[in-house]
Amino acid sequence: MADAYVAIEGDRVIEARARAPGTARGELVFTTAYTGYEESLTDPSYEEQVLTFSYPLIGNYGVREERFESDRVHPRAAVAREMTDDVAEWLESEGVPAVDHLDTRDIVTEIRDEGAMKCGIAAGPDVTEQDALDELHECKHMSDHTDIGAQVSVDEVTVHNEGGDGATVALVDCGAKGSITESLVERDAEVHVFPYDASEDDVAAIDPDLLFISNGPGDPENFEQAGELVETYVGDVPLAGICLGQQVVANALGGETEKMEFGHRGVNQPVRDLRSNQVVMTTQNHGYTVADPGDKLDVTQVNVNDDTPEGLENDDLNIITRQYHPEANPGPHDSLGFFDDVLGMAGE
Ligand SMILES: NC(=O)CC[C@H](N)C(=O)O
Repeated sequence: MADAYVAIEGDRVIEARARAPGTARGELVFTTAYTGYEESLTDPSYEEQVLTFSYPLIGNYGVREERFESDRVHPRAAVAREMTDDVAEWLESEGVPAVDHLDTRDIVTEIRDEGAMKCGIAAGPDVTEQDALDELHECKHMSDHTDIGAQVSVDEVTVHNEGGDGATVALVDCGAKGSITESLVERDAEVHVFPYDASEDDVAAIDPDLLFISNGPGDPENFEQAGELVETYVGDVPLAGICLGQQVVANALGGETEKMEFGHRGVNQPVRDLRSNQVVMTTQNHGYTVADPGDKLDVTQVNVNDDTPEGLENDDLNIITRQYHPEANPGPHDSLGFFDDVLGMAGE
């Protein structure tokens, strides 16, 4: 007998098995990644989402803290065909509901046909279908989480590799994955991680060689202050961005973003560089995209599957952004050179 329920738009309820108890709601999305569940479940970009794994077995190599991208689990709930005890116990200890023993192919097909959608989850011995439906009916659209940055950002500036020989980087934390800071520190940068709503004065105080806007959850239009920093510094300081960072930079420089049908989430998204014609495999996790880069940014890389912009650049203004995750945690290492390129703009 079912002891868990997933309610999706249209009030359809899918029966499942409870693996970690509780109720939750969020935007239902899927990732096709077959590895990297530790990184995905701790990626702040998944805040306010319910993550479905299309790969059928999740947890087969355990749970190791050194793989975590932040200090907590960010999806509101996790859905898998089969989840190991290691992962279930971890999610339970974090208070994040999890379910398995349901047809995840069905859920993925539904999302592909209808787009990312609201969902409600109820798991545990005492829950009912109605509990899942109640959660669904309380669920907000992603764009209505207008202060989502506050849920994921640092509260105050933290400095990594103080006194490092390399560039001084102002990293605006809109929900940054830890491995972005690590990738910069490995290259000798001194990284100052700023809250998502840092002011121009805060950033000016460190006289940065590079302004870097991180990845993060939700709608990029809800990160206005980061956009203002981009407007302030463009032309004076080199700019870099990853994922939400690319979207924020584009919006600030006269471009536009829009919501995709079901987004790109996985570890084998092919990207073509339009200058070298080289194709690289990338890790991705996004539901918005740059619809119009504006007139300051050139689209230099595109997704091979759907032609959406994967890289924006301006050689004169020293701007490089990527829609995918070059820090590659999890994922193929094809695009790690991004960090050398952006630090190169900063004079390293
Ligand atoms: N990984 C990210 O930075 C995600 C960016 C944005 N929240 C999106 O879904 O498109």
